[in-house]
Amino acid sequence: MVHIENLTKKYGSKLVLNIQELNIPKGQSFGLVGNNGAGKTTLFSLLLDLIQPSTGHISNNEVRVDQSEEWKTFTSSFIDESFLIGYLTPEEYFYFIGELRNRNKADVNALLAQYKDFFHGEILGQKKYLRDLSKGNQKKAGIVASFIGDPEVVILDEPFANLDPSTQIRLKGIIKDLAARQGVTVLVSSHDLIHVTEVCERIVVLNKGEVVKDIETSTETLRELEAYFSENIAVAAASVENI
Ligand SMILES: Nc1ncnc2c1ncn2[C@@H]1O[C@H](COP(=O)(O)OP(=O)(O)OP(=O)(O)O)[C@@H](O)[C@H]1O
Repeated sequence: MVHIENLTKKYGSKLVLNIQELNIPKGQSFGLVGNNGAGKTTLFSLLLDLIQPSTGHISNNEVRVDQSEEWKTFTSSFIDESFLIGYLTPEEYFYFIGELRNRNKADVNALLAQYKDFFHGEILGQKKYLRDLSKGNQKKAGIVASFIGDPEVVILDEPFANLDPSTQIRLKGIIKDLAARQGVTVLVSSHDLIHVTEVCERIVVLNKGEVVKDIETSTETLRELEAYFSENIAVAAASVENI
């Protein structure tokens, strides 16, 4: 579904992303982890054509994302609150996204009804603008908005951050269901190794812009990731001592 080839991104002389090749098949729940600055958001921003690659390209369902707008009909995303429109209520925003994706109010209402538990009574009917919702509730609205229009690819940047534990648990179920039962390709970045190993069938670790691990999730994965990140701390501490 998603094909990445010879992809690099430089800011000035600093190389922040360097991926030779990466393929994400249709219906895969794909987790991206890495420390701060590893390049996760950069990769998602390139996937969404929000920034231009320095070299290489990304194809989404055979469509070069930097050459055509076609991928936008089957791809959606929530990266951060800049995706929201602060002066709209959640309902107004959902219907607006529905119009963009050729879904009428009834279609949108039917979808929203499926997320009643996830909203936990804090999103719909509140007569509040999106800008006045808490960070977590803004995130809930943005995530559900990304499901409008039956997208084939959903990209979520740190979806678990700022959510309360009950909502995190609900979200894990939602993401698993999207990939396993509905065949949606779901790309998720997270700093939470437990959530990402529970939800994703494949996990890629980025370090300084490079893929350093590409793991099919198993019962050993959480331990493997924890060992990797602990080792990273030891290496960083040793290099500080040597200065
Ligand atoms: N507009 C920019 N100009 C210069 N450098 C940038 C710019 N955007 C990102 N970077 C750099 O690119 C690198 C990768 O950043 P990115 O935001 O992709 O990391 P990340 O893995 O998402 O980090 P985090 O976990 O902190 O969100 C960082 O070193 C960051 O400082």
